[in-house]
Amino acid sequence: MTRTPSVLIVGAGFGGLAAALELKRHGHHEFTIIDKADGLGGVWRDNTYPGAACDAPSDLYSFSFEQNANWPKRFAGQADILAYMHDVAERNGLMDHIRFGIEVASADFDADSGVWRVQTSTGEVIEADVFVPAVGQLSRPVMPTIEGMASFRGASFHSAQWNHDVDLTEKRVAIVGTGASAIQIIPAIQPKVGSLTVFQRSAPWIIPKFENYYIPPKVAALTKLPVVNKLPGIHRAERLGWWAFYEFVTSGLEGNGKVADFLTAWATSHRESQIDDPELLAKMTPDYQAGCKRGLMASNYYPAVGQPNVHIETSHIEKITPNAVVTDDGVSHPVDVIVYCTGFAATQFLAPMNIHGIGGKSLREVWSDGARAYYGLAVPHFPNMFVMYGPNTNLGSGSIIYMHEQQARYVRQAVEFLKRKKAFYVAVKPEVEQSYDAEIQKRLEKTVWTKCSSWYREASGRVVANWPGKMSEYGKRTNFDPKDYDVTRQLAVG
Ligand SMILES: Cc1cc2nc3c(=O)[nH]c(=O)nc-3n(C[C@H](O)[C@H](O)[C@H](O)COP(=O)(O)OP(=O)(O)OC[C@H]3O[C@@H](n4cnc5c(N)ncnc54)[C@H](O)[C@@H]3O)c2cc1C
Repeated sequence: MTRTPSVLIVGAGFGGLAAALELKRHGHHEFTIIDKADGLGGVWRDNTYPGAACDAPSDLYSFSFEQNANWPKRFAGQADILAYMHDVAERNGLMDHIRFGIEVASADFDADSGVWRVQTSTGEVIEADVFVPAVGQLSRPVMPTIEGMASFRGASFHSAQWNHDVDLTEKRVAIVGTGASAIQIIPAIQPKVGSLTVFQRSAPWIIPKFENYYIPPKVAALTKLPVVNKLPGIHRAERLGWWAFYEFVTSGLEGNGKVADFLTAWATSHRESQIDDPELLAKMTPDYQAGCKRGLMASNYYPAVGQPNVHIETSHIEKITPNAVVTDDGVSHPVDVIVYCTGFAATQFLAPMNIHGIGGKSLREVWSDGARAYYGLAVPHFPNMFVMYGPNTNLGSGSIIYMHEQQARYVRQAVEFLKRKKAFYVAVKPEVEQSYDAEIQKRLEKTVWTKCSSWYREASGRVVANWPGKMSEYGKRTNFDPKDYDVTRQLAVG
């Protein structure tokens, strides 16, 4: 008897595609991807706001085995990344495996039959041996709770749900928040809007974005020649260069004082070189340690906020009226449109899905003090469940696609183990997960991320989003080892 485990992947973003590609490329075809949306792409399908682009250079922010010689920009925009994802999925025969418009409501492990039973929004029950939630850390937009929000008569929307029917030409626009999305939106819309009032709670740390000028112009011109651009070595070399850059930056976030000082000085000189007005400079100066919230990259943000039609408002928002945002200094700011750049429910991980493991154990209860998993992938008592981009696998600096690829390899190794050993299921040993978690939490305490509040942390202070080391360390360590698992070869019933 052979057992060919079936795999159900939830989510058709980069994570779900990474898992599917890894299985397919190694000859495993028994998998299905489902996504609640009507197309693939995940965050790159949803975030269509003006200026949406990657912060990681595209040669690094792409699959290592699917290098793209035709990125039109060093840091590709949303549409080009989405087109790349479609192209990779189509060329690798993934489209036949994907079902769209189906949302997973719950998943229950049945130890008697050794399968996951997944209940969908359409009332269907899908059974699979291996359950791979790949729902991302940033797929659930969060709106703030502000008095009077519902009374606003103009258009208002979240940055990840951009309303393209609203023409911003000459409008008075409010931007709430100054995180990663806001600093891309502001330079993109500033030239066309009438006025832009940016409500800032804390100023971000920003280093320059090397869009085009980090290599000498002659070399840059050379790399634009189609014949050179298509040489795989060019992209591998660029990928390697950026890789080294991000590993260097990470050592600053991990606690290397010299690197941290360098990054702080770099961001400070970038800010000071781009802002002349001392009042604006004071507003744009962060009041927390660099890197403890997500560090940003932009060369066009400070020039945009220095334009006469932009006002940075640092008083807190008190309420919203039918036609204005009112701050706690009593000033009413009349606006026509409000864009909420207020981020995502990052720390909630697999919510709102209800997931139950052996004996009906609820994942929500297991994670009530904060999500945790062995290498972000495996949770004791939840057999054959492997989470893509799970707890503590985000990066302060680097490419998440690299992390996806390591996780995908782990999933494939687990599937191959089940097949080879004719086993029904594997569950990570509680003591293995506990000692892993103790190790990473101890290391996380020494990092910059514990120095302020951010979406990397639970209300309790626990850092749940980020991996405490470099990408390379995660890559080396993340391999499926049967010794870490309790293996069930025989079912109790049948
Ligand atoms: C604007 C923006 C810019 C970013 N820039 C960078 C960057 O520069 N560098 C970087 O490394 N990372 C960046 N990220 C992080 C990004 O989240 C990851 O890089 C990566 O794209 C995540 O892919 P994913 O597949 O894990 O998750 P997602 O892309 O979030 O995909 C999850 C998918 O799961 C589906 N889904 C969710 N719940 C369910 C359900 N219950 N049932 C069915 N389907 C479901 C969703 O519809 C979605 O398609 C950015 C994120 C955003 C939002």
